[in-house]
Amino acid sequence: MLPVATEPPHASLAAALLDALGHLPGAIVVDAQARIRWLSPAYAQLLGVADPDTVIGWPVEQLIPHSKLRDVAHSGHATPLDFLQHEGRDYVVTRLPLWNQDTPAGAIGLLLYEEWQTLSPLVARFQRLQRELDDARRQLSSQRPARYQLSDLIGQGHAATRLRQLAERAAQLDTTVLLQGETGTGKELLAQAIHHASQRQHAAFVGLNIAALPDSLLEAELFGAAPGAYTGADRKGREGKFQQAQGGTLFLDEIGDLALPLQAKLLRVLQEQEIEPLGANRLVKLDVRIIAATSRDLPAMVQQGQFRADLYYRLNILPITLPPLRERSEDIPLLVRHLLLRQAERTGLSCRQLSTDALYRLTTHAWPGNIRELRNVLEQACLYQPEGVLDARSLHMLPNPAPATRPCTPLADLLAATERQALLDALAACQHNRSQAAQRLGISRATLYEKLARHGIR
Ligand SMILES: Nc1ncnc2c1ncn2[C@@H]1O[C@H](COP(=O)(O)OP(=O)(O)OP(=O)(O)O)[C@@H](O)[C@H]1O
Repeated sequence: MLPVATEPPHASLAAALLDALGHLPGAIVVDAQARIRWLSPAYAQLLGVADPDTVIGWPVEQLIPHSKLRDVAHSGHATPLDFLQHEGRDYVVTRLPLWNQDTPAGAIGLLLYEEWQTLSPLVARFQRLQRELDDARRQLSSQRPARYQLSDLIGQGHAATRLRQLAERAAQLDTTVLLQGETGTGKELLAQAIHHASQRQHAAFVGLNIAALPDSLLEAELFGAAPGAYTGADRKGREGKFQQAQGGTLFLDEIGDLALPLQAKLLRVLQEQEIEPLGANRLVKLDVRIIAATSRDLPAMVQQGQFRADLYYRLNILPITLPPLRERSEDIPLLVRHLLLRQAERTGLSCRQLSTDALYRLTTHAWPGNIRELRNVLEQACLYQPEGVLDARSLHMLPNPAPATRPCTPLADLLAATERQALLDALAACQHNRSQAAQRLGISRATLYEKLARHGIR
């Protein structure tokens, strides 16, 4: 007689499968967002977790900081064979994606062997390669040159000239700099250029994008960790970004995204000029110049209690604000030329030309993504129109300018009205100081007087 099924077959199969996986040295299941959905008791024990249920729902990196399951869950690509080092022991692991019809729905990680001696030639080779990679990484980070120099800061307008002056000053002063500006305005470029022009130019420029890392990993990434300092820590410990930047410059991008507890720790480090790597019980003296950057409104965040006022003042020693591209549209023709030249160098093709109507279209767009968006638009335009002069049709990705609802105004009148408004704005901004207004407009005092007279402005 056939046994009577008390549960649907897939449920009993799943239970049997989990039971079988429980006999491996370790097994873990994560969902599409890489949150832990199941952890075998053996793996929990190995990771020092008393009750596997307590970690359900955690992002996997919170328990296993270097886990690659998130990549597998996102990409749907398996890693059939890999090695994992954990607290001085080596394991052979397999990572498989889980699918829901055609969509990656999670991943399963299996620790297959702890007794890997049968694989020892393979493991020895892996360990040697791993050592070589670690050494190469360390060398690279201490030698990494800043890619950009002050001469890469393109622009002749008032804002660009002022920016270059401030950057030169920052390079001479060796003090903490805070760069503020919308995304894509060139904060990282400016940070590298300052480093390159400073007395630290021969030491490392190390960058860290705070927004790109979960809080659980940031502390070790910034300050380093002693061997075995936390679950999953590298056997040899980890050198933090501060130590990698010794003698050089540390660029902390998106500083506004730093969680409050880490803000306190960063403030201490900046004040004391020394760090204590996680679990190390020893202090390391620092000689690092900090350049921080943010696209967020830090003073507002301070007011709302989201950013520590003391850290803000500690960082805001030499503030530099990068203007959005729409406020420096006079630089667009030069920037376009520069970006097309760079692109030609990269592709090995000849430099593309732009028609006047295309240039007009570029100077009237609002550029929420600033210079990065301009670079991407030019790249797309070249792909769309692979030959000849790029015209306005190649810029089809830009939203159409608002349709003209008013009757067409003669161009001369439009230009005169714009000029008149610019004169009034400049005078108002400079409390009617004509020398300053002329400087702001990038014209001589004599030209300003002549224009004021022409427009009947007294
Ligand atoms: N003045 C400039 N001259 C030439 N290229 C520039 C200039 N400013 C920015 N760029 C280019 O624009 C792109 C974006 O610059 P960058 O990454 O420095 O901006 P960012 O403000 O740091 O952006 P995010 O806030 O998103 O990190 C880069 O390709 C950079 O080379």
